[in-house]
Amino acid sequence: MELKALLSNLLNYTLNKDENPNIETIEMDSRKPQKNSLFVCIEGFTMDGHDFARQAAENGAAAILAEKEVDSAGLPVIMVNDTRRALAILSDVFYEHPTQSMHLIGITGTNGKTTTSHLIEKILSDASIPAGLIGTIDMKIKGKSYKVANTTPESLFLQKAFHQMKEEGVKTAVMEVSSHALDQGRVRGCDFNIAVFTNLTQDHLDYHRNMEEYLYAKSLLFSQMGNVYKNDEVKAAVLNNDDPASSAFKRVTSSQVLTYGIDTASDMMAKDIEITSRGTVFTLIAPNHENVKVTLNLIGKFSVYNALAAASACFLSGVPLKQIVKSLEAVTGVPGRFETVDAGQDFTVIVDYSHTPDSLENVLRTIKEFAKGKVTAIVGCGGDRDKTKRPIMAGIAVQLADEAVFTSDNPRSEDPMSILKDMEEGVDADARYVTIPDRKEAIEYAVSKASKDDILLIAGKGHETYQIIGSDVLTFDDREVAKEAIGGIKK
Ligand SMILES: CC(=O)N[C@H]1[C@@H](OP(=O)(O)OP(=O)(O)OC[C@H]2O[C@@H](n3ccc(=O)[nH]c3=O)[C@H](O)[C@@H]2O)O[C@H](CO)[C@@H](O)[C@@H]1O[C@H](C)C(=O)N[C@@H](C)C(=O)N[C@H](CCC(=O)O)C(=O)O
Ligand SMILES: Nc1ncnc2c1ncn2[C@@H]1O[C@H](COP(=O)(O)OP(=O)(O)OP(=O)(O)O)[C@@H](O)[C@H]1O
Ligand SMILES: N[C@H](CCC[C@H](N)C(=O)O)C(=O)O
Ligand SMILES: [Mg+2]
Repeated sequence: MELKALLSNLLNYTLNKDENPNIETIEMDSRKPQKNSLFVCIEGFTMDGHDFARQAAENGAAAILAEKEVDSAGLPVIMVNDTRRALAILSDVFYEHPTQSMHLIGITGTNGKTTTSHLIEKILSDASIPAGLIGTIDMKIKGKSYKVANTTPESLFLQKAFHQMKEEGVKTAVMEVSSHALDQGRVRGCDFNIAVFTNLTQDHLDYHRNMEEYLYAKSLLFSQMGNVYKNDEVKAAVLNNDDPASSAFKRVTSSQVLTYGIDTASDMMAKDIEITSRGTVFTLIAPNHENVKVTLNLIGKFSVYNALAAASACFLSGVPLKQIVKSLEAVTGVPGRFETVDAGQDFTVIVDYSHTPDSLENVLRTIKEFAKGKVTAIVGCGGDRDKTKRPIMAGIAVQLADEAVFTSDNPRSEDPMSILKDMEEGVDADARYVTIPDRKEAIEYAVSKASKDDILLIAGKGHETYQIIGSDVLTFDDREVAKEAIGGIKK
């Protein structure tokens, strides 16, 4: 595509040379091959892409897009006010506006995005609507998995991914939309049909200054939905009526609203909920007042919320209610979400991605509802992340479990002992907990102390197959470590 054609949708820019090179790719990382690329300089949180313009030029870039002066080694420079915003606009143009002709479902909220997106993907594909998926665990196109660096990737990656989906014949996509992505404008240019809200509780207060700003970031998904109709399909915000944040989203969206809930009268509701150790049973009441009994293999009240959110999005996507229920009932689990580890032991081991106060509390309360033996919670908190959740999570673990084992999650650049100290601030010195900084040793300890019918919750890392200590990314999988530890005690 010629540079000037690529820039045609940008309102205000200056081009310092009357040149019009052919642009074959857009890049935002100077370390990637740049042959005939437009290199977009992004001022990041740790580096400034403007410092790498020369490197990009030396690697074959054909033009540079910047918001401040750069050393472009003589290449044409396009100057804009905001390169991140321009990147979203240009990526959408370059990849031929892929989401305008797609059915796009976005999910935001503190907890439940990955689970809900997997439920939606399952319902849609069972209904012969092949759906692409983008989220924390991976990106999936026609069943093939691709690695993603972020839960919600940068606009360039996203538009390219949607373009690839379309090339492969996938016209429906479901994606998690993180608050970081909304704040950084990664989803600008995405034309959502349906935007789903799960819930809002404390997280990411390292990034957002307070809960109001966190809520504001989340609200951007609903205020960015644009027109009320897209390709004759109605656009809709799917909101959790039991969560007070929904009232703010109702105000900012121009779309129609479909609510779901358990405790508050809503369009899609769950009634007569029974929670057992094997799953959840409830009656689903649809907006058209149709009633269906649902027997989920997923555990806990929070799983009912995720099922309601998924059912609402799929109902609006045209899947008949009975078919939705059949698919929900067939889901056995999502990797690392309340995943049980069975190595033939007589106690239960659950690996779960609870890394926020609310998710830890939900999961522990759910476990307590059916626990026959002692409940042990192995809990850590990530480094370089919201410090204020550390004492709260430790307090929840000590309050709800019979014994807590405090250990390391992903310490990243922080000293593991100082993270553990922050956690210990949340508990009394005489509380029932032990601190074992090495995660493998912590799991081995809990496994060695477990008796028949006890339950061990290994929280925080879920599907992760690594542990980040300093800048090292080491192989580590809670499920494998637990299996080995169980094997060890059986010998
Ligand atoms: C805090 C944050 O959001 N950081 C994101 C940000 O990184 P950054 O600002 O540090 O980037 P940077 O390293 O300073 O680089 C700036 C620019 O210089 C470029 N560069 C850099 C070095 C070089 O040699 N050459 C070069 O061109 C980079 O390619 C980039 O364009 O932009 C990057 C590219 O889009 C993201 O991958 C990165 O996410 C990091 C990995 C991250 O940890 N993000 C977390 C906080 C996050 O976004 N999490 C949410 C999920 C949260 C949840 O759901 O719970 C998510 O959506 O993943
Ligand atoms: N609807 C929910 N409400 C509260 N907690 C939930 C809910 N759904 C899942 N959880 C808990 O939160 C954990 C993370 O769930 P999930 O991965 O689906 O959320 P997420 O929003 O994608 O998280 P992340 O922001 O880290 O990607 C689960 O392991 C479970 O403990
Ligand atoms: N999306 C979350 C994941 C946290 C997972 C936990 N294991 C940690 O490393 O803190 C984050 O980046 O904050
Ligand atoms: Mg997720």
